[in-house]
Amino acid sequence: MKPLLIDGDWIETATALENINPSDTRDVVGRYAQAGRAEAERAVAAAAAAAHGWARSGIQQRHDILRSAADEILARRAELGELLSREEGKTRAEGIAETVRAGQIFAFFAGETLRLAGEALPSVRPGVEVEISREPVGVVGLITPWNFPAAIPAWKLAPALAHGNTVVLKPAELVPGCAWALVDILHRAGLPRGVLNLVMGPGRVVGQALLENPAVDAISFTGSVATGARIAEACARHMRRCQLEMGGKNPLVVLDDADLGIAVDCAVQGAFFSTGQRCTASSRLIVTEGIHGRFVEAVAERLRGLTVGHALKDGTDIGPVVDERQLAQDLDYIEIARREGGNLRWGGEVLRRETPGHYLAPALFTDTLPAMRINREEVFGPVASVIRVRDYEEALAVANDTPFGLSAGICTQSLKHAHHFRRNAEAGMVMVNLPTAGVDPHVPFGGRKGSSHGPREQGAYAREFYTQVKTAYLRP
Ligand SMILES: NC(=O)C1=CN([C@@H]2O[C@H](COP(=O)(O)OP(=O)(O)OC[C@H]3O[C@@H](n4cnc5c(N)ncnc54)[C@H](OP(=O)(O)O)[C@@H]3O)[C@@H](O)[C@H]2O)C=CC1
Ligand SMILES: O=C(O)CCC(=O)C(=O)O
Repeated sequence: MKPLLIDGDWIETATALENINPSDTRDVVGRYAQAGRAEAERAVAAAAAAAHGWARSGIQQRHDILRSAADEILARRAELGELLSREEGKTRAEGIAETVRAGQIFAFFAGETLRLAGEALPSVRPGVEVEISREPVGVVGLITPWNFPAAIPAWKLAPALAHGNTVVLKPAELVPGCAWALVDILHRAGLPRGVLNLVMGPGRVVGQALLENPAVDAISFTGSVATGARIAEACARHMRRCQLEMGGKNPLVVLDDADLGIAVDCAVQGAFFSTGQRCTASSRLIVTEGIHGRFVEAVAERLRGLTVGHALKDGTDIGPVVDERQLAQDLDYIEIARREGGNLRWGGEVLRRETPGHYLAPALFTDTLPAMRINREEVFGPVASVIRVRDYEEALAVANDTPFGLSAGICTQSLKHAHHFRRNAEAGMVMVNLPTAGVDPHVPFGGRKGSSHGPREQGAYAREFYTQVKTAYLRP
């Protein structure tokens, strides 16, 4: 059994959860200890006891630990990438790429420990000096989802530790493997006792225990809107800071003057790769009349050539859906879209392969309208819908007509339209001639409207969440 980590000790529990491979449900990736409320509370107490010491730790020590973690993750990319693909269902190439991204994130935040600067300002009062500095927030609870089992824990853990916070990590039940591996690496890299604690277990028990514990000073969460709302309420009750990354219904606008090859690449990669299980997925393809027919034909042609199959098999382009529950949700939305009058142009059926897994042919709907549920609610699977529009102005209006605002893309050769879209898309991230999904590790990540709440994640901007500002007035 892979144990919990509490106060520097590996702890086994009476029960363990089996981590099942979605490409082959007979394959048990591992057995992982299951925390209950008591273990979650012990983990918070350990993090609280370690907070003072870690806040005052040297920046060279923090740098060296994070750098050593980065080096080990990058050196083990093939093995950890395979683990990721086995537990989540991304293809081997996607699993390795995500592992590399996790390594790069630790390397970036190793550097951040050495770059954290304050400010010295003159005061309006003669003889007085002002200093602005940043201090850690304290105990941070990290609650992570299943769709990026390495990168999302990495982009929360690395800044939390770099900025001197102690951590209780609760990974998604479906994917404990990568989180466990990251924690093991960080622990062996030399983190003092209690600085990092890992509690695997059900969200409604372990996650809930973190929400209710007043010793938790901040919570960073990625996942569904429903759970995000619950976390925001709990944090407000405790006057605690929170950072929420939730869903998306990301538009990709394709204008008449787009390069058709680039537009098709962006649509197929953005909507269907990683099995469409990305909050940045291009689930709404908003296409102007002059290119609509050619675009739909070319996307369907590309989908016809893609192989859906076992994540670790050579030649697989799209792995399985993560589990039975998510598959049922995808199929429900396919049925809803049909009933609403959408035309299923390609895919949408459950596929049988040589191993028992959750395989779904990527689904492309055409003739959909902005008000349909398929265009308003997040499916979180390999399902995209095309909305036909007259011109750029209508495309922009439709793109912004959503309760979400994470990522928005446009394919065009017009500098004027690209520039206007960049300014007017109501989204936290804008992509021009690029897929809406797939971001760099060193720049801010996050959205607007119902997609995100609180300060940005990643890059130097992560300090806004993981530090608190102190203004000191000095009369020497
Ligand atoms: N924006 C994104 O990146 C993601 C969006 N989603 C969306 O959410 C849908 C459902 O996925 P699901 O995994 O259930 O998402 P959840 O929001 O339920 O899960 C995300 C994380 O929150 C935890 N959690 C669940 N309930 C609570 C609670 N009461 N208190 C504290 N933590 C809790 C989960 O734990 P546990 O796993 O143990 O339940 C998991 O670690 C998907 O179909 C998709 O639409 C999902 C994942 C990522
Ligand atoms: O598109 C990406 O690279 C990141 C997506 C993401 O963070 C998510 O789906 O939760």
